[in-house]
Amino acid sequence: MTSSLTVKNVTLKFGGLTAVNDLSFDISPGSISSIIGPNGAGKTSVFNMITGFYRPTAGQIILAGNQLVGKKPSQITRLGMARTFQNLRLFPNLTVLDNVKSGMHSRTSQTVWGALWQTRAQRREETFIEDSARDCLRFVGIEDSCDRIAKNLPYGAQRYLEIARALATKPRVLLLDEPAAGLNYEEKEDLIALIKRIRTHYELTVLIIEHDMGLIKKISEKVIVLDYGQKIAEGTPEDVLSNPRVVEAYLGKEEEAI
Ligand SMILES: Nc1ncnc2c1ncn2[C@@H]1O[C@H](COP(=O)(O)OP(=O)(O)OP(=O)(O)O)[C@@H](O)[C@H]1O
Repeated sequence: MTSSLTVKNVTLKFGGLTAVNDLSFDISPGSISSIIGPNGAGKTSVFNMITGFYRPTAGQIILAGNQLVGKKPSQITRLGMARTFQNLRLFPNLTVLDNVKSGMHSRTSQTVWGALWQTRAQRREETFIEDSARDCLRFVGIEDSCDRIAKNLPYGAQRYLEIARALATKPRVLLLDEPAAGLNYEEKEDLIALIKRIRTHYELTVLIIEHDMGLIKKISEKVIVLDYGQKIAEGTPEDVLSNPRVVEAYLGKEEEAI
């Protein structure tokens, strides 16, 4: 089910540091949008506020009419938000299938007692969880690896596993934090195709943080650019990437790095 996401006048301070400054944007239902910006611009902080890991110092975040500020991450997951992380956060010693199932308990009534004392209804629920997890793994193309230990998968497959785990929570909005990091050209092309298929098949809204400009151009309908926690541009990839302020934000950082 697609859903809109609104970030309104959001500020995030860490002591004297303003990581995000009066940020507003709208993401329309069913769209694929990207947040870009130099290192430290505040991109991951935005994801952390949307998912309830950080509480904004000020502002509102609204998902399909629901105010997210003040809610716990688990409540926000139940409202339909799912994410992947910049640095993979899998359970490395669990199987691929168990990694996906672990993401699903937020939407089932399964408890520890239930798992031990299985009634027929609970067994039905367990079958449902397993079937849904396999569906997500099949969709991203790694169902054959179901029984492998997660840490033994090639890096690209581990990234797909994270996406499958996010999909298993049946989100309305999927947040992908640098999904192409560490992938080669062909793997990036496959990832672009997969994200497009996910949007259509699961009827999702997708928001991506990415540094790879090639991927951003190929996939985003809208790009939001942050620099020092502020939005400095918003628009189509072509408009934004030719915007002198955006070019300066990136080149300025490169000069600093030199
Ligand atoms: N938990 C925290 N405590 C203190 N400062 C933080 C915390 N999280 C982020 N920051 C600071 O907030 C600013 C924005 O960081 P953030 O990680 O959101 O940037 P980013 O755009 O995602 O960077 P990158 O592209 O390098 O991942 C940085 O100055 C960072 O040091």
